[in-house]
Amino acid sequence: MQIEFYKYQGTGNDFVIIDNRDGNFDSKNIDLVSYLCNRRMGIGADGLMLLEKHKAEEVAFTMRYYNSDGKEASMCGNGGRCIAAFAVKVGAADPSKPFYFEAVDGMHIAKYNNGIVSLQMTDVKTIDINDGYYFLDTGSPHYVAHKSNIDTLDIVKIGRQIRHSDTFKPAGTNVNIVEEIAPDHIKVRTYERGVEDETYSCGTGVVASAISTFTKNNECRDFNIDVKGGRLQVWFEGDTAGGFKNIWLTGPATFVYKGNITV
Ligand SMILES: N[C@H](CCC[C@H](N)C(=O)O)C(=O)O
Repeated sequence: MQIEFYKYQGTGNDFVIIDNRDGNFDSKNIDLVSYLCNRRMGIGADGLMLLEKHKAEEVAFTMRYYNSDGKEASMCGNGGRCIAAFAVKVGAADPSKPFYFEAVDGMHIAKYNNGIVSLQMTDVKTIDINDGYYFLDTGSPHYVAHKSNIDTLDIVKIGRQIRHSDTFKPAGTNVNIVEEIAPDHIKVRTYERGVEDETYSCGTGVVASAISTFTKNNECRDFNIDVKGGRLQVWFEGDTAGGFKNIWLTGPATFVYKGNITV
């Protein structure tokens, strides 16, 4: 069987995207999804997304996200930005105005402008402040710690230990290490659950890192964020006591190539 796919990347977080509006993709097949994401035996990606029809006229599409382990997962911020760009490319969304799509964590608004996508993320009602780290859910669960000289750290070793620790069993967590460069400028490295490696960028992770930095410093709500794969912007409203809303993640969402694979 032939499967047509599109490869996208958002600041180095890369994805296989399949137009599944006809419903023909075998969406319960964990082995198929993990094969397609495999960087040696398949196409290679951090995750895979299906663009599917939505029952409501005013909603452009439904997004389904899978980690590269093949399992359907929680929300992917960079994936949301990339599937929004893909929807414009295949005519599933009108870029002349903001459009809605539904994902596992609810409805999102996307704005597309010449390869840059701004995505409204789900509200964050609470943030746990612990000894040496923050924990919050931005559509996916995130552990966030603030360190210096983070380029020297073994993120995979640190991330794997935390992700599999008893504290976060059984679901685990994504792990973000943040370095503060200026009040409105941070650098983030992320170990991603379900990829089980450091990724070049994690959208829900940089949102969690920005909100944690506000909680730590009570200063900025509008951040430039350096990640391995480039630069993202995050801004939001609210505060630690009342929760955070109107949270936006902005950055490039790039079409890499289109292909067919025989499975
Ligand atoms: N690996 C994450 C989902 C993808 C998050 C990341 N790729 C993003 O851009 O938000 C998890 O299982 O919680």
